[in-house]
Amino acid sequence: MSAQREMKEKNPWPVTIIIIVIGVIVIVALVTVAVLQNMPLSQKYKYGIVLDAGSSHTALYIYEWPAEKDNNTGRVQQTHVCKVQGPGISSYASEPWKAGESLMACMQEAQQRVPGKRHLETPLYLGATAGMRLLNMENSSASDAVFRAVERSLHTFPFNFQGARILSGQEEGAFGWVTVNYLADRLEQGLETTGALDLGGASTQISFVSSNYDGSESPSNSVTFRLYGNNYNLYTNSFLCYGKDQAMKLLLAQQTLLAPKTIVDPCFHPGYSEAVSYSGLYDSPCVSNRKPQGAPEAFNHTGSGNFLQCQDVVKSIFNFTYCKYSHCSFNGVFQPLLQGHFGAFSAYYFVMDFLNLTDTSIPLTKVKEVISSYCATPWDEVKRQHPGVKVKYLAEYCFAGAYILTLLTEGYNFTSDSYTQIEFIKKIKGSDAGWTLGYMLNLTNMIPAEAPDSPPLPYAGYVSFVTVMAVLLFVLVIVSTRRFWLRCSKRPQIV
Ligand SMILES: O=c1ccn([C@@H]2O[C@H](COP(=O)(O)OP(=O)(O)O)[C@@H](O)[C@H]2O)c(=O)[nH]1
Repeated sequence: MSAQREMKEKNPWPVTIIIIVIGVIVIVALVTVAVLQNMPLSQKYKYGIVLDAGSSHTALYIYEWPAEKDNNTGRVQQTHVCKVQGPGISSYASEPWKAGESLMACMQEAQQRVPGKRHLETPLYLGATAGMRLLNMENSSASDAVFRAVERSLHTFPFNFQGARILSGQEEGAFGWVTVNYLADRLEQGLETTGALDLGGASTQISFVSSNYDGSESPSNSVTFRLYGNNYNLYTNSFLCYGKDQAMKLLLAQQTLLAPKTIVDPCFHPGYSEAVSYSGLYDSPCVSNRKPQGAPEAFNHTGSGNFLQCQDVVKSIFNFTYCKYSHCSFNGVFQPLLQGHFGAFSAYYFVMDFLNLTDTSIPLTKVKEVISSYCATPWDEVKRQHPGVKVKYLAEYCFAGAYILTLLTEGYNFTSDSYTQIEFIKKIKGSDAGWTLGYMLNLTNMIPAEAPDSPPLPYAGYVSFVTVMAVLLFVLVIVSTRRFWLRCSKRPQIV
């Protein structure tokens, strides 16, 4: 019996399925390894603490940023703010140890908030502004004693304390500008920058970039930066004594010259009446040279609530006429032409927010009407209408509204058009507008002079690219080996 040869077609599917399964496993493994290898590391954060020792109060800010990405724009965020109880540190000139003590509660809070393993590496800064500038001018040994007391307190905490110092007005203005533009992501993207208007208790700052200003006229107002590969020539000026509280002292001092015993102040509400001691009014170098001869112990401060008259008195604390430059703001200070948008923060915001005037599309005539109506409201009624607001602030918002309007329009020369370019702000993306963030970014070198190199593809793009390439490779292998497998499957087999 002849052997029966049976021709059988070999079934190709088992082999094909095995190849596909192996191929899929290889692709999944390849993509997984690539993805894991390049995945951003689990977020670890670094921290920085800045104490803003202002004239009226001190605030502690904690900032946080991803440990791996120090240089990325907009990555540093404020995570916590603690308002120190009591007045600003300059008020403790006669009992400096209390200045140190006043910071303890907020510092203990910071110790709780910053993870323990980061304490030693967390930089801690204290920057003092115009309140301490004035105390230093008036009594430098008292200001030194206050600094020694706060340094002693801050050294007792486990942070990397970098010292306490007075910022110059120029630094205060420039760092406020850096903060606003950093938070709005304008620096890394090289966008047109936003100007910064800061109104504190003892000084006020204006900072902006103007194409009319190259620093040659009044070079003392120029600050140059190179940030993310762009050069900035910033105009900045700080007016000492033109913060909200010191300007009010200037105004009162002006009025006591005419009526030393009783002032009928148009910037205070009708029915307002308060005894004010002369020593309290003249304790600041802003006004001490104006003390009237043979002044009594105290004077009676009463209100008449007349906005138009208030504007006139407010104007009298400015000198709008003297100017040796091409353009001036006031008091003979150079200022280039205004340009672009402005962010107005600190007391600008507090006051305009209280008066419901943060919307700058409201015409200036209407703004005046609103302030005028607030000023004319009897003092008892004001207190009844706003039971939750500190009485000291309530009494001052009429003056403060008139002062802000005069400062912006007659001082800095904002017109009814350019006024609409101002935005009254408190926070940007959750972080307070103010000099503290810019100060820390500068001291920790967190804004590079040159634009950082960025990977050619973002992470998601990279993952998609690896996946597509792996699939393509697999298809190519299948196609190129297809003939071989077909040939194998068609070769006759002898069983
Ligand atoms: O709700 C508030 C908080 C503060 N202020 C005033 O705003 C000004 C600036 O306050 P800040 O503490 O920011 O200034 P600094 O003390 O830093 O100069 C001071 O005159 C405060 O009296 C205000 O009018 N309303």
